[in-house]
Amino acid sequence: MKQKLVIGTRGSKLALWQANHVAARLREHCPEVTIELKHMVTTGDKILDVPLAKIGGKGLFTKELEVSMLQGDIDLAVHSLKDMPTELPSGLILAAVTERVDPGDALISPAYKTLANLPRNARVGTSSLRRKAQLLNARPDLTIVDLRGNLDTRLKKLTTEKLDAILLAVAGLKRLGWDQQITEILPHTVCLPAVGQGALAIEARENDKETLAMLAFLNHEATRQATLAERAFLAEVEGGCQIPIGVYGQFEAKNELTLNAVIMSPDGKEAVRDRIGGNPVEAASLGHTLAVRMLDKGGREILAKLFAD
Ligand SMILES: NCc1[nH]cc(CCC(=O)O)c1CC(=O)O
Repeated sequence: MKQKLVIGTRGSKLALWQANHVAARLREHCPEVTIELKHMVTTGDKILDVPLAKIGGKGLFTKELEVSMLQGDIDLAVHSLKDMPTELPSGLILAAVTERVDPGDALISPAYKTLANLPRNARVGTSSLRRKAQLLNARPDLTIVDLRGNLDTRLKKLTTEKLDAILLAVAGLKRLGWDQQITEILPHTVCLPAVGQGALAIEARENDKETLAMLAFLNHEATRQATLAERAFLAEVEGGCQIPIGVYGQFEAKNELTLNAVIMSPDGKEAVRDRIGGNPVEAASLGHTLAVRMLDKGGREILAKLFAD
């Protein structure tokens, strides 16, 4: 067994919480190993004034960490699975996917509390096309305001930008202990989560068998299978994370994995919804099959229009 593992992490509060959380679990599981954190800056951290949808590109928050890992400067990286591209650079793999808690999206509206209670034309902040489309689908009258930055910046903008509500992932808010600000958790019928939302991804070198063995205990198999299906869905629809799709895999029974998904136009006016169920050993093919079916049912036209803009 290795004597030391170096975890690469971004410097945001959420990234640090996630890296420290994994570091603590590793220290507890293998007390004789030294666990070090190495702070790094990614492109996604540097460009804070441009809407994410406009920057495009894959792996905005992961690339610099991955280069370091391939060079051997760090042994593993901890990411929100949601921020991981569907294809990893060659030589790197998902060593583990941690148990998913709270996959949903939260509304924070100190004045109005719930989506249903927001007044006509209320100003709602979100930087995610997925959230924007689903909000507009449910409430076409709302004004969506772009909201970038780390979680703390976004929470501050609720006041400084005079917003009536903002939408954030429940998981991120809980990790930072800010979940008491949540006024409503949106049901999946209104807002389906992003691929992998709520789970952590542990990335490591494919040939680093020793590290992989040391990380294996962090893996939660049901979450890995559910998110494998979600990621296969995303890979078939398109690689990036900035398209208006929501998808959520969950176990109905031990051997029954169900995927619910939506593909929407950014204005929320057009929507294709569908679901599929099957054996989790075929997780990837479930995701793939559902994606093909939804593309055929109108999803392809929606995405073609999106990329033409
Ligand atoms: N896009 C940034 C990001 N990446 C992961 C999370 C939250 C944690 C998670 O979804 O696992 C967030 C914040 C948010 O979307 O509100």
